Amino acid sequence: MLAAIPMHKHIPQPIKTPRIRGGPFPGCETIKRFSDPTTLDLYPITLQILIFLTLIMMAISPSTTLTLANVGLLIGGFVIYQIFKALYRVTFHPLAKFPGPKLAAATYKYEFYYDGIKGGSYIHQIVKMHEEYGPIVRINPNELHCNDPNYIDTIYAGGGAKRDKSSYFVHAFGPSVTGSIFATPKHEIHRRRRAAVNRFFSKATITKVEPKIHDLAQRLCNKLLAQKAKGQPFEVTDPYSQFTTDVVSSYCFGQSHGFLEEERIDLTLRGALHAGCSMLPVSKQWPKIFLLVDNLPERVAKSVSPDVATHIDFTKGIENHVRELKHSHDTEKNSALLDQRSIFRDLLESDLTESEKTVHRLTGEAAGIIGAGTETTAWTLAVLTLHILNNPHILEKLTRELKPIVTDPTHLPSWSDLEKLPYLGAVIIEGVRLSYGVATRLARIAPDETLIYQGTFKGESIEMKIPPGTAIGMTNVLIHANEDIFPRADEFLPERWLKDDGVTRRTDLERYMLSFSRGSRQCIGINLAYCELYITLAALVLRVFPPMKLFESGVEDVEFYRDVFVSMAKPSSKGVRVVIS
Ligand code: HEM
Repeated sequence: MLAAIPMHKHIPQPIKTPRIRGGPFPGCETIKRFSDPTTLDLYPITLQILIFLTLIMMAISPSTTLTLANVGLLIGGFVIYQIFKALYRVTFHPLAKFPGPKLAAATYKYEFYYDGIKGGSYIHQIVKMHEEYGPIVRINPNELHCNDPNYIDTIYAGGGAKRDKSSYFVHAFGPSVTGSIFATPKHEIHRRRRAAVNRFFSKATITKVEPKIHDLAQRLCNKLLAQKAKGQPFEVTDPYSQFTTDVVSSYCFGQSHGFLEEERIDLTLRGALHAGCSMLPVSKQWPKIFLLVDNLPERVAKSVSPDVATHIDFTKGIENHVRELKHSHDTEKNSALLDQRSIFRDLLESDLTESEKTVHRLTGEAAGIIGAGTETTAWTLAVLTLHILNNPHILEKLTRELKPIVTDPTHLPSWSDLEKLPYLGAVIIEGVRLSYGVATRLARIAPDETLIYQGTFKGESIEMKIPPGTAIGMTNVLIHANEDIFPRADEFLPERWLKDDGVTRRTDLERYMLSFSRGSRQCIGINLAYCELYITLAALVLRVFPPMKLFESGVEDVEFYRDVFVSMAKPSSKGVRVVIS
């Protein structure tokens, strides 16, 4: 049995309190079925709303003028409502018997305090909770968190098992991605939407357009090498992000955005995506904030920052493209546009209903893909760059492995040939492990299945019955830091992925890799991401890394420090800075 609680040197040490709260939870299975945990609060809320409305009526009925007493009554009503809600959540709520701090169970503001006010640090608090309460803890009124790697396949089930996403999580991303597969809570709708584009992301389809990825990888190398003339250090994630955005836009939308063609090396969507991610703790609590944000006049929104302006222009470009394509499709005009391969063409030609083919939904799908597929891959390349430049023996070994199959580094072998190189593969998967992709907790809901958890905590066996409709998730940062699975977990050790013969891949470890998540909601872009990583890393190793040096950057600049949806290094970090000499 693997230990459920990892020790990570950057995660605060546990509170050593030898007690188990909770234990077996008889009674959970008898609990009413709910389709979404955010509805778990509904029936007491109905009662409380009635009390609240009565108080309002009392407040306004004697006279319509707003007196101090009326205001007092209103505030009193609101406070009583909140107290009732909190009391219900810690007493009769279906998750009331699950272990965890009472405050976390009583209010979402506990989570907000750590993620919103203390900047993405709830994960550190969650580690302490696991230390104190066990492998499954209640982290907010309607959500459990699990830290047992043995439970991955149950939470992130595939096959026929139904897994919803919670609307609490999904609504935080706002209306711009509504309708995308990423932001679809219901299992059945998600399955239909995903089936319409699955083929588009298959290995076979990607192989057909591989030359485009080779071309963009070479352009990236040319741009990086051209920085030599400037002699200035630069942050390397920016050009990587230009590359990944160009790949995703050309692969998925039929036209490359052309960021790599820009003179500037730092013109990217990163700033806007990070700004959106930093807003998540707030929009999770108050999703209505989007009514304000999304209705800002374009001129005002653009004046907020150049990053936001770049993002608005980018999204507008996609929206116009989708509109034009849909018009061509509906009127059967402009066949040249329709001949162009893109995810939109596949969606328009799929047997999805017309309501699934609106410009709004298709643009939302595009926004979801950009959000999910650009920063993740760019960050993995940055993490790989840091560790490879920091460890010359790794660069040497990679070069030795690549040279026999590469005659001209500007014309690389195919992805499938590169995939056969064991050490290159080991380096890439180790980079994926330590870059985390989505570093936040990702909950799934089994809508009509009671999940049984069996494990141990402090030497005692425990069994828990997780009621249908409960959101339960894991955080890959903790699983990837589990020393039982990945000894010396915070070190970049590609060899851990190879057997003693140095060439055979340790596939047994792959089931603990959660960077792409698992099961029915696993990253749809996993093949595209790996294709980008293999081709680009090979090109970088042979062309760019030899003259590239780290500039005042170290391991701490890529280490997980806080959860801003993606992994964020310590606040003082200036990113992965390099110089070409
Ligand atoms: C290293 C690169 C990448 C990593 C680590 C990564 C990671 C992830 C993870 C963890 C999820 C699950 C999110 C959740 O449960 O809420 C996800 C979903 C998704 N990813 Fe990726 N991703 C990467 C690259 C890409 C690329 C290149 C694309 C597309 C071009 C992409 C498109 C998507 C989409 C559309 C989803 C939603 C899938 C669904 O809900 O069915 N990702 N990704």
